[in-house]
Amino acid sequence: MILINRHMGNRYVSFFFACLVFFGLFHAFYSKIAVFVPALSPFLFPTLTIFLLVFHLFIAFFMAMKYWCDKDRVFLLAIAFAFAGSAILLAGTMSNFPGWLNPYGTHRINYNDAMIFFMMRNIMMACLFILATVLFTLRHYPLTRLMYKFIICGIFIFTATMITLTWLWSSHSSLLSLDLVNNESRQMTVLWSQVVNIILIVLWITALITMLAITRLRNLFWVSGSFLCVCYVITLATLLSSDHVEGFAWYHSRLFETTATLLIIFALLHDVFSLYRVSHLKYQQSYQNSIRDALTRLYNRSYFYESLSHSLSTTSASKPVSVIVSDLDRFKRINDTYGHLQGDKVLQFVANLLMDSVRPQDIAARIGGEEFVLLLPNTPSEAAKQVAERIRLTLSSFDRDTTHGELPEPITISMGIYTAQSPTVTAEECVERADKAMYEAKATGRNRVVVFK
Ligand SMILES: Nc1nc2c(ncn2[C@@H]2O[C@H](COP(=O)(O)OP(=O)(O)OP(=O)(O)O)[C@@H](O)[C@H]2O)c(=O)[nH]1
Repeated sequence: MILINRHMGNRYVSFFFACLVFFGLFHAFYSKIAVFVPALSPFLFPTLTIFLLVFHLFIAFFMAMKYWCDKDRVFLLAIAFAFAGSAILLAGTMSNFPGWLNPYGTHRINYNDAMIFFMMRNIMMACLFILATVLFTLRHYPLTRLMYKFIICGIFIFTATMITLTWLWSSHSSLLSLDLVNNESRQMTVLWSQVVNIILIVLWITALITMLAITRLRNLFWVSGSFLCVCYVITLATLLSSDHVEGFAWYHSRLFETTATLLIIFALLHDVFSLYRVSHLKYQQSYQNSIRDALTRLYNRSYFYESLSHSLSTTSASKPVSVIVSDLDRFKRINDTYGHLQGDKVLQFVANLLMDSVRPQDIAARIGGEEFVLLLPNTPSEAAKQVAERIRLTLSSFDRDTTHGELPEPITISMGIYTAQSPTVTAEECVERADKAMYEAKATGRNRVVVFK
């Protein structure tokens, strides 16, 4: 318990230390480039806003798709709505910069509306982040369909209300009005600097504390989410120190937000990459399980027949395919004397020997209890016989001592070979003929190799 607490403590310390380093470096970098900002200012703010809009839209879609995968993790939907709502409000912000592509234009920027959109976006995102974090605690509780519908409707109504309120408060509607910036003097009002800004900072600090306490920075996604909260707190604190909307603080804050959003995108891409890696690995494992025999890890019967049919389709006299069917001699006695488990060990030993005795392009398979088969493409009968003889002699040379007990006593094997030289012969016929040769080996005294004539 103490160890876990210490580990978590270390995580928090590392997180805040990383934030400190990041913001320190960022501040130093920004101070260096700030001298160029006035020249770029007609473009910079709206351009960063467009970037942010695209990033937020991307995150919203990604989160919604992630939720769609299992429809269990409803907290993802709260995050999706936070970013989708933010993207809509960012589009609204852009409507207050009508001449951003034309720096010499006379279009007037509506700073007050841009500020209202900014305020509502922050309230909406912070609230949905807090909700998402609380919903995260419910991920292991089975929620009823009604509860799911209730939560989703609640999130939707909240987001829609925030967007509608923003529209009503902005100059698009004359029903309500809110003065955060004086559009003539471009000074921020007392309402902004002494009430709204402070409320927003408190909201983001609440979101940050909730996230840190509940998610305990368990993965990169929550680390980047917490980092975004810190970014908003610092952004708002920077704006607190500024009384003029065209000051550096405004650009500073947007650059901060864009960078923090990029970190979330990085976390999501990392997520996708890890998911791809895990699922690819699982696919590989299940594919291998579907083509291999569970006991010996040799290829199974169906894979062998499939490969043999494939090889036979290109067979010719100059490109013959050899099949070797092998059967352990008096294996029943091994089972009866030493038990089934020891019998299994013998099968595994023989399987390893077969695998080690053939080329990478050859196929060693187990097609029955103690019946093994080798598929040797591009191998004439004489070469196949040499392979079989080598395996037979090697196997018979082992005993209990040289195998550290894997073989309880020396074992022998009988082998039959058939070599196909034309594609007219089927896989079943090949095995049948090699099998016949193997039975001839059994009938003529076992522990020998017979080639089908
Ligand atoms: N341990 C173990 N035994 C198996 C497995 N599959 C089949 N067997 C056993 O393999 C033995 C096969 O014996 P048989 O084919 O009758 O003949 P044999 O004793 O090998 O004698 P010959 O083939 O005539 O030399 C049987 O006792 C089966 O129970 C398995 O997966 N594990």
